[in-house]
Amino acid sequence: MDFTTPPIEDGFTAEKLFTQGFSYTYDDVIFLPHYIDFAADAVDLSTRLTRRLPLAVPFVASPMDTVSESAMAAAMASLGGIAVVHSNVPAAVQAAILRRAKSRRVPILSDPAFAAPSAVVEHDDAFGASPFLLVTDTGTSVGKLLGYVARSDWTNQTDKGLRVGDYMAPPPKPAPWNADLNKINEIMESEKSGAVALERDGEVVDLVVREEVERVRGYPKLVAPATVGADGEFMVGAAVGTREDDKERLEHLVKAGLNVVVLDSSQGNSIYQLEMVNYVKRVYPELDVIGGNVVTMYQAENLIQAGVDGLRVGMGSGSICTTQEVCAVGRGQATAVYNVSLIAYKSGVPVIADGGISNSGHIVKALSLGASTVMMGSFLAGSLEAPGAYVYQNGQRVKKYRGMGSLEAMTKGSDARYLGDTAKLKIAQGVVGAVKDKGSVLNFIPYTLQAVRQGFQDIGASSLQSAHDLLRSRELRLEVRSGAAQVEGGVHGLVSYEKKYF
Ligand SMILES: NC(=O)C1=CN([C@@H]2O[C@H](COP(=O)(O)OP(=O)(O)OC[C@H]3O[C@@H](n4cnc5c(N)ncnc54)[C@H](O)[C@@H]3O)[C@@H](O)[C@H]2O)C=CC1
Ligand SMILES: O=c1[nH]c(=O)c2[nH+]cn([C@@H]3O[C@H](COP(=O)(O)O)[C@@H](O)[C@H]3O)c2[nH]1
Ligand SMILES: [K+]
Repeated sequence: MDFTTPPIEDGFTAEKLFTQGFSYTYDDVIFLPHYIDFAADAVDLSTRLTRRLPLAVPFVASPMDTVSESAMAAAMASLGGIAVVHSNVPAAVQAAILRRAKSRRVPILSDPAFAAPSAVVEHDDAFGASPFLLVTDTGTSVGKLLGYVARSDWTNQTDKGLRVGDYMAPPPKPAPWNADLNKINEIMESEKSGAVALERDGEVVDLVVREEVERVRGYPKLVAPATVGADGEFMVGAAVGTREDDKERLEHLVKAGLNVVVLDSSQGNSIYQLEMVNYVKRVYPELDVIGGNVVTMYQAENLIQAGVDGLRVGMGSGSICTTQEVCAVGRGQATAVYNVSLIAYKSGVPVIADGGISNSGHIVKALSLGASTVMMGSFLAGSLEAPGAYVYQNGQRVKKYRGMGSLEAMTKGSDARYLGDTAKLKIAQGVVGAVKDKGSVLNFIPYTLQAVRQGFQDIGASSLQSAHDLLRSRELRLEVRSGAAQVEGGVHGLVSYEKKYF
């Protein structure tokens, strides 16, 4: 490693800045521009999530019940990133969420309900949240597809006493489960059909309609390769806790095709987590395990010694987090990412900068300070792919977003795990809130990536590896921004303005 300094000294090295006794976060610091000798489009952001899991795009969706379920997992994988499915549901449900995301190769999911042709549907409950009822000979997903009923067709059906077999539409043309958008489009064109049925090994996976194909084709064209395993399925991660029953949960998840497990805790340096890391490494040697959360070198070192393949960094930095207020523990996220990355790098363990990302500049900072990926909750929670429906709040279209340590989330499912079975006093470490409608991640993630590439170009980093090299060779220069400098760095002095990023 070359530790020579650049010819003209200006600004500070990260090493100097982060050892002054201050806890800094992304907004506190600013990078000095360097030298550009490549195009922004040429910046390569490919990375690793863990020791053995490469990603084309350094973005990870948080294991939270208002962020990561099937639709988010399929979308993030199709973009070249990944999602970690939350564990605030029974193990079988979490495994089913995982399976659903991995059962197709397009970020289109309708989560269809099934019925036999003899079924009589008197209430729209039979559709669940799906726009379709798929009619098979068995009435389940395993069987021969005989036809389908769109929710609107059912609504328009005046005689609700009829059997669905009497008014269903004919079965759409089949397509293999792993057909991509082009292939699906081709089948629709050649068959002059408005829908195709994805099928796999005698099982009906889903119904894909033309409007959905057109919607997705209208987003920026994906250039990064999707996150796909050797079996051709999207890669998906999942969170588990560190209690005895989490071992059984993990077994369900592994059977469902889990690609990476996250041990989900706010303070990962615990006897419980070290034991769980040992257990996972012993029982599932092929499965990469991400430990955390950590914010110090000591915490990180203990988990690295235990054998983790990735580290999740951040304590109290999340937008919904109240941990620092409630427990007086945590660290400014920029300082945490820099310090943990410093030690993790020596063992070849990639770092995930988790929480506190609210714009593309924060992503540039996290990655340039040593992280290999960023994990995001609030940044993704307002998307179409996040669980839950949009509602209107003060005239704004929003989606619910809540901390996994909020009273509401704890009461919903993680209660025993979060508080201990005998705990009587509930202390929340998170809040329930709402975030603005951001449209599809398939639309705004490509723009975000381009903004990150432009930041990398400014600091002279043509790849993530080169950003890390600049950090370690002390060529990356930064400074702390004063309060006034932060104001200056934002929009200021205008009577009114509209902020649009793309
Ligand atoms: N990143 C952050 O800053 C924070 C994140 N969160 C999120 O909230 C959720 C819950 O986090 P935590 O409360 O840290 O969950 P946790 O499950 O790690 O800890 C909850 C409590 O259970 C105890 N515990 C864990 N395993 C045990 C075992 N085997 N035997 C006995 N006791 C055991 C822990 O020591 C702790 O007191 C997670 O989704 C986490 O990501 C919560 C707070 C902060
Ligand atoms: O203190 C906390 N109380 C909570 O209830 C909570 N829920 C999630 N998390 C963590 O926040 C991260 C997401 O943060 P952002 O919304 O800023 O992306 C997530 O990835 C988690 O690390 C919590 N932290
Ligand atoms: K916070």
